[in-house]
Amino acid sequence: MTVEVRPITESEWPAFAAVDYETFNSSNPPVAADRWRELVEIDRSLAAFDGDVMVGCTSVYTFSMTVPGGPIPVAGVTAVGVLASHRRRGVLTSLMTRQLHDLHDGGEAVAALYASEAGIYGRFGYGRAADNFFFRIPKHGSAFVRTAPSDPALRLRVAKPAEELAAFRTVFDAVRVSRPGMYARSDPRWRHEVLADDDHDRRGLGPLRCVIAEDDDGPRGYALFRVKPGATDHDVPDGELRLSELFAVDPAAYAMVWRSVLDRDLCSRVFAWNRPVDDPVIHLLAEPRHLNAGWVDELWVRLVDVDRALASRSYTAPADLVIEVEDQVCPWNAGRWRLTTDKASCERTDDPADLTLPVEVLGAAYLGGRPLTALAGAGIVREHREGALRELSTAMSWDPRPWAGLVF
Ligand SMILES: CC(=O)SCCNC(=O)CCNC(=O)[C@H](O)C(C)(C)COP(=O)(O)OP(=O)(O)OC[C@H]1O[C@@H](n2cnc3c(N)ncnc32)[C@H](O)[C@@H]1OP(=O)(O)O
Repeated sequence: MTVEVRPITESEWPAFAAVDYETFNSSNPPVAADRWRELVEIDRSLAAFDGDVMVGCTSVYTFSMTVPGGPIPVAGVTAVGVLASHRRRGVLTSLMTRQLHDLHDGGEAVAALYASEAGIYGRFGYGRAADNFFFRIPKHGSAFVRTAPSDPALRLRVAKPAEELAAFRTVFDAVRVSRPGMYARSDPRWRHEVLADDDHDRRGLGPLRCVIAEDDDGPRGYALFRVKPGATDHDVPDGELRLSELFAVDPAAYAMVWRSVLDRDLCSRVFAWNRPVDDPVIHLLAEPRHLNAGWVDELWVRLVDVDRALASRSYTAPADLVIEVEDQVCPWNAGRWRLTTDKASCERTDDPADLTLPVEVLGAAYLGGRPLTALAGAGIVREHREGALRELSTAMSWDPRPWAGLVF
């Protein structure tokens, strides 16, 4: 089989969307395709062709994503799919290889994605960089600690989400620049991904609702959620609040919005399926054991160009060491690099290596949430100079922990 991989044209958009929907087993109505078209960048979309049949697809969103130190340009890889007729014959490999070469030839130094399955992207040099924390907390276990902050200037407002984009933006944009992994949202992303609310988006739940915490100067926090109404056989209200997102710019607003969510009338529990692992709500709860929490992988990160990427972030502590990088997919990264964190410089060197690691380890550690010491414990990093592992692990760690918060 000979497969050609090339960028698509505007006229090939319907075929591209059809391949994506088929491979994701989606039942997306035409309205969803029209919305998605507003997000997709045709000139950054690749397809694989067997003759004139499109059999695979992928695209890139041009993101400004926060990394340790602030926002940088990041390629948001998305819409990866290969038709069942052509799976496991190397089509994905061709798409990923072409995409990474294109990025190296003039694109972002860093790529990030959400993986449908955790086993797919390690072979292409992506590392598991962020985790998604989820929990289902019963109302009866949700009391706050005595020290929970409050501010008499704050008041809560119930509003219609579709009318509050400006308020959400104010809060979100203040928060996103300090947490690695969070990315700026375009207008279409707000409208079509965050605030979309037709029958298709509700998926059997109630409409999108919101509460906003504000004072005389404006909004300081908000929550977006849906409620799944319910009752027991004895007619005791038993609804579930499903939290879509919750952000606040300060602790008092944060506590107020959470309290409103947890106290929602006629609901007996809250399901938060998409939170950062260091969510401060853990410390607001008097009995955090009631969280019933779990976590799964969230963002996967790939250093397209090791030198540009490592020079684009800040570091927690000084480090000056030589890293030997293994990278079969992007051979321009392979070899030894001297990283000097106080200058944030990364340059080729012939000096002996202090550490040897595969490029996906640097991707996993890039956003600051994956200690290299833990990865070394799993045998993935090799230390040649005593102390080098801890030096790099400390330098690359960052607070707060990484999290993107919105699937792309
Ligand atoms: C960012 C995103 O969009 S994530 C979404 C990914 N897409 C989906 O989940 C949609 C449904 N799945 C698919 O479309 C396809 O099965 C894909 C895209 C996951 C894989 O495409 P294929 O063309 O079959 O992959 P390809 O043949 O290039 O496989 C390359 C290697 O990856 C492995 N691989 C492929 N898919 C998977 C998987 N789901 N889990 C583990 N390994 C996988 C193959 O076994 C192969 O391994 P090898 O090199 O050791 O032989």
